[in-house]
Amino acid sequence: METHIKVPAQGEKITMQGGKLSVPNHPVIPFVEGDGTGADIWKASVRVLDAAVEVAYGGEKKIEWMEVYAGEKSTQVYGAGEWLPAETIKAFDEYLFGIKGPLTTPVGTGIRSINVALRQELDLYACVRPVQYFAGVPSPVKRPQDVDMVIFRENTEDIYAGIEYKAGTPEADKMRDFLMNEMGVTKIRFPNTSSFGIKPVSQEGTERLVRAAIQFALDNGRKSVAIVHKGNIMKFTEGGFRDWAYDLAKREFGGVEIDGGPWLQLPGGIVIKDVIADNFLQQILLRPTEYDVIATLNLNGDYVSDALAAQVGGIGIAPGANINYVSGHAIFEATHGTAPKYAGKDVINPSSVILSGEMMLRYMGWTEAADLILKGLDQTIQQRVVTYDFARNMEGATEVKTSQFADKIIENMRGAGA
Ligand SMILES: NC(=O)C1=CN([C@@H]2O[C@H](COP(=O)(O)OP(=O)(O)OC[C@H]3O[C@@H](n4cnc5c(N)ncnc54)[C@H](OP(=O)(O)O)[C@@H]3O)[C@@H](O)[C@H]2O)C=CC1
Ligand SMILES: O=C(O)CCC(=O)C(=O)O
Ligand SMILES: [Mg+2]
Repeated sequence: METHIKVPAQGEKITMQGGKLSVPNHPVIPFVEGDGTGADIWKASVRVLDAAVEVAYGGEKKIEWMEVYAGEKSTQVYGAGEWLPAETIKAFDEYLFGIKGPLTTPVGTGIRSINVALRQELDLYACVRPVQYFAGVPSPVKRPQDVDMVIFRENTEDIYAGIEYKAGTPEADKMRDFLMNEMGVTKIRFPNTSSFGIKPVSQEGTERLVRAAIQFALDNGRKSVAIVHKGNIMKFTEGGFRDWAYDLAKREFGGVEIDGGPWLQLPGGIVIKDVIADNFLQQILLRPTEYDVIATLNLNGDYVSDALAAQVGGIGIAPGANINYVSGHAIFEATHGTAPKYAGKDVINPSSVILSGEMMLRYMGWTEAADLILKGLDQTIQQRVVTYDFARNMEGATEVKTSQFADKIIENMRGAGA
């Protein structure tokens, strides 16, 4: 395959050495612009990230960006059908880190998700999505400031494994016959018109995700880790997730049962608890202070991320990271999708990608630059200079374009950093 990636003339790779990240002063970091609104958001976000690094380190540190391709832009650059070129995966693999915009996935037909494929190819098993409130952001709840949670969503298993058979195909017929004839299944209500999906959930997959969530809680002085599952119905997959999580917390973190269990307390005081997913969705609205770090399966995590984001103002301000804590690989990306109706209009809120960049800088140890971004964003919102999504519910707002919002954050950072 022809190479389309231009490696920057300067810069070095981020590496993992002895289990620790080694970040040079001029790291090369691959990025994917993304489909739909991705280009508008990336153009604004990269300026904010670069300005934060420049203000924080006065030129001593600088990110050397390297564009790699996936999604629609990839099919334009590499040719039809090339949605996720091998050299893109290789670049993310070699350079360890990456940041990406959203990529389109058609519903019910066509290609499978490129976002999910990247997570699986690089084994980025933890999807980490912090949900925090920025003062002044319009919210549908009375006390959005009570929401301060970090979601750890299992990122490689569950029904996202993509093992599905469409009704009416020979594969679905074979699956149906296997289930009915060899497994003695009698409960398929309409066997001849059913599609089938398989939900693999493993002990290893559960343990590495829950380990990351508990370690995060310990490292960041959090109060509890809630295991969110639907184990009353899906006993061996979601119920297995819960049981393996509790077992791990006892075995590796010294968890002791509270009042005969199943809740546990770790030596430092962190509580490990579990909650059934539907109840969790009402509790985060009614009693958000009861929840802190969340460990959950892939599909639950997808739903919960958007629901919680809404409580603090919407997915326009919901960042995320896909991480393999063992290999060091990490791809940072917003929680939201391509929002295609706003593509090319320079109106969308870039905060989710900016905050994903903030997570990346913090993970790199560039905390001064990360802090500047938080300050700049916070100030901009306090000044009520916001994009359409916040402006529509904010009194006295000045509605600005994506690019102008980035300008204002940079202006505030430069003031804050001077
Ligand atoms: N990781 C990824 O790359 C993801 C990709 N996708 C893909 O994106 C495509 C579109 O998905 P869809 O379900 O419509 O969800 P989207 O997240 O793209 O958009 C849904 C709605 O959320 C609001 N929204 C989204 N992003 C922003 C933003 N940056 N600022 C302000 N508001 C925002 C808009 O609301 P309003 O209309 O009220 O203004 C928008 O119409 C699909 O192909 C899907 O598969 C989805 C999620 C993640
Ligand atoms: O891959 C996609 O298109 C959607 C993914 C998604 O919704 C998510 O990761 O939150
Ligand atoms: Mg989602």
